[in-house]
Amino acid sequence: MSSAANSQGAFQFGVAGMGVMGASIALNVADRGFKVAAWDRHPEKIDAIHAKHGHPEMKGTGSLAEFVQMLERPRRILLMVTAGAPVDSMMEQLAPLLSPGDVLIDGGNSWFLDTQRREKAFREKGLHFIGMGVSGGEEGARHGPSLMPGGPAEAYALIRPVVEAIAARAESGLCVTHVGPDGAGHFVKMVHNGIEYADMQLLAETYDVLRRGLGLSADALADTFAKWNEGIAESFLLETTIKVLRKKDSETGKPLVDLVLDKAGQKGTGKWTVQVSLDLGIPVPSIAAALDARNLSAMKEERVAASAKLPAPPLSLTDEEKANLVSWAHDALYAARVVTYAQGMRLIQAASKEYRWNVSLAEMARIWRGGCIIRAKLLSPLREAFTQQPELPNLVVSDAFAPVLTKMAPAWRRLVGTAVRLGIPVPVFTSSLAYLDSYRSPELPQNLTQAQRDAFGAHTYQRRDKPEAGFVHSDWS
Ligand SMILES: NC(=O)C1=CN([C@@H]2O[C@H](COP(=O)(O)OP(=O)(O)OC[C@H]3O[C@@H](n4cnc5c(N)ncnc54)[C@H](OP(=O)(O)O)[C@@H]3O)[C@@H](O)[C@H]2O)C=CC1
Ligand SMILES: O=C(CO)[C@H](O)[C@H](O)COP(=O)(O)O
Repeated sequence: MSSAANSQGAFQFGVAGMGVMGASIALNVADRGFKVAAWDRHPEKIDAIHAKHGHPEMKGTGSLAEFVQMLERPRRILLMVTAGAPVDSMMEQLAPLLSPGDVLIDGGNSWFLDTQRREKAFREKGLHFIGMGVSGGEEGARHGPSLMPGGPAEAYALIRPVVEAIAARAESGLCVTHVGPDGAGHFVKMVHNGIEYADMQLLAETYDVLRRGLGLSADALADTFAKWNEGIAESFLLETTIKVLRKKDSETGKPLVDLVLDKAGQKGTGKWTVQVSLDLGIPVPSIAAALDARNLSAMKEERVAASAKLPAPPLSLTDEEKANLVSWAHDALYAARVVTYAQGMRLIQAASKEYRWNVSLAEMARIWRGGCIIRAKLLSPLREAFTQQPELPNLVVSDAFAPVLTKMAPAWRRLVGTAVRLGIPVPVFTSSLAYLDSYRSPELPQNLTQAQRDAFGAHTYQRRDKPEAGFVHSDWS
């Protein structure tokens, strides 16, 4: 390890935790000319980073006390450790070593209520705490992530030169902004990941319908998606899908994707998004369906057993379907993606009101335009929509998207209809369409729901013809 001796107070930024993300961000900060102190509980990891990258602006130590002493004051430390108990443990160890006014940033995918609690605890000690969402994976962290910091404005001012230096640069500007106080940054990052789940599942469903329905190979699908990626559907996740579909297994020469077991993992941010949506009463059915799709995929053995008892319908397409399925899938993917982003933005809007964060949705769209996993062309009109109407109740009714959704809905319905007829599951296409249909329906059948509730449990209901009567009860016998 490079020696940290005689370097007291000489380092401008500290990174604690040299895992995938911590090491990449530390190198990114050092690339920008900041002197970086690195810490890890296994200091040999810092040696390995030095052996591979040998960055002159970065030095490391396995001693937390030495790490803190290496930093200039007020200290700026990024914690990049596993979310949950490790963050609390690190805070407990660091707090006695820090001085008033120092800033600790948690860059992991932490639960926003934990961030609120941690920010309060640090504030009471005279220390600053920032919960910062980081997106872009290893590559983004190394060369330009999208950053979503939440915490006290005066603490953000202290870290701003560093985060602005390392963030991605998009046509919309630097992909970082002060999201709001306490847990705002981590909330926004959580919703970002929820949208990520839904968008990934839409791509998986598109792949499945075209693969099973039309029998397209991985290469043919990659070619189709590559054409789409030159138009309005352009996105990082579509680009990643093309890359994945083109990869061949070195042992067998087969498309590697065909050898990957169809059981999806998850680390929890999608689940949190759905849990919070239930608490706030804001529907995010596309994200919930994507989460359930991962959960169902994990039941591999049960699915295999069920397939023997529940045969699928025959895979036969009409000539019209054969001729149009690709273009229906394109429009359905774009339109359903708009609806999933709309749900995520609506959830952020509701939480911002609930917690008084004053989050700018236009700014979130701006900082997601580069660096992050859900960066996509549609974020430009999305940003414009929220710039023109910051209190827009739902993106689907914006001037930018309502006409596009109306134009694309027929193709979307045809894609869903075909998939349903063939027995190919398309849960996010379906639930997103049902969301749109529900949202645009002046009449819903919940008059019956209310009547049922009153009939079996005297839960009362409101009359359309007598709104002034308030809640009433009837004898339904
Ligand atoms: N990977 C990604 O693409 C992204 C990850 N994130 C988030 O960033 C955070 C870090 O992720 P990532 O770098 O991928 O994870 P890694 O598993 O690569 O790194 C986690 C780091 O945390 C350290 N650590 C774990 N427990 C403790 C502890 N109790 N005390 C001290 N150090 C500890 C690990 O040390 P050790 O090796 O010794 O166990 C390791 O250095 C997570 O919250 C993750 O959700 C955010 C955006 C993208
Ligand atoms: O934060 C990220 C991107 O911004 C991670 O890549 C994402 O959390 C992966 O989540 P999961 O493992 O649940 O699919």
